[in-house]
Formats: sequence, C-alpha cells, structure tokens
Amino acid sequence: MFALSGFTKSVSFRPLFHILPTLRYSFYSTTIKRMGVQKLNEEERNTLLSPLLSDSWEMVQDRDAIKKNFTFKDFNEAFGFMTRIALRADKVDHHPEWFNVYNRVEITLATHECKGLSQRDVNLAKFIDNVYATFTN
Ligand SMILES: C[C@H](O)[C@H](O)[C@H]1CNC2=NC(N)=NC(=O)C2=N1
Repeated sequence: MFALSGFTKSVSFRPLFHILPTLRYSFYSTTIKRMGVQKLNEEERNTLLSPLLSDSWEMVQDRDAIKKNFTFKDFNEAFGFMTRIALRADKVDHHPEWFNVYNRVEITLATHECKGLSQRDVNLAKFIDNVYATFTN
C-alpha cells in the first residue's frame, strides 16, 4: 500500500486523464459520428421535411436535395449570415453548397455520404432558418 502510493506520487497519470476526453472526442468524431448516415425515409420526409418545404425550401430537380434563396440588405449582412452558417457547418462537419452575389445567398443541402437528404440536412436547414430570422427582424 505504502509502496503503491509512493509509485503513483512519483509517476503521475494526470496527463493521461487530461487527454482522455480529447481521445474520446476524436474517436467519436472520426468513427462513430461518421458511421452510416441514412437517407430520410418516407415517414421522416412527411414529418421532418414537409415543414421545411412549406417554409420556402424546395426540392432540387433531378436530385435528392433541398434549396432556398435568401436576400439581405447588402453584402455585409449576407456575408455575416454566411459566416454564422460556416462556423456551425464546420463544427458539425456538414457543409452547404452555396452561391452568393452581393445581397443574395442561394443554399443547397444534401448529404454526400448517403447521396441524398438525411437528418443532418434537416438540422442544418433549421439552423439556417433560425439565423435568417435574426436578420429579417
Ligand atoms: C470527409 C468528411 O467527413 C465529409 O465529406 C463531410 C464533410 N461535409 C459534408 N457535407 C455535406 N453536405 N455532406 C456530407 O456528407 C459531408 N461530409
């Protein structure tokens, strides 16, 4: 007992405990999170996608993707909107396809991994609509 406490005192395991959350997060973000994202099924399309399609999101022609156009006062506002989305997109590792000219931003959402619409697109679309609401007040 005495010998063990002497050992733990001289060889500290503390640094390991510090990096443990990082290791866990990196395993989560590279392995677990990326495992098998599924295309939305019919029921999910009815419950999750329909509200977006009633709120100016549209299906893209010949593709399982949604798009929406946003307009702003000027370029400064449009770019501010894009910046907030870009930070979120990078955090959740899910990125929009987008096009900007001055005060206009056109956004298309789809998931590469399942080659179509997934829950991630629904989440990002809702986030985008919430950000846009802060600009149009
Ligand atoms: C390799 C990397 O994880 C990816 O390709 C990520 C990044 N951003 C992404 N963005 C979108 N829209 N769909 C994805 O499947 C996706 N996957």
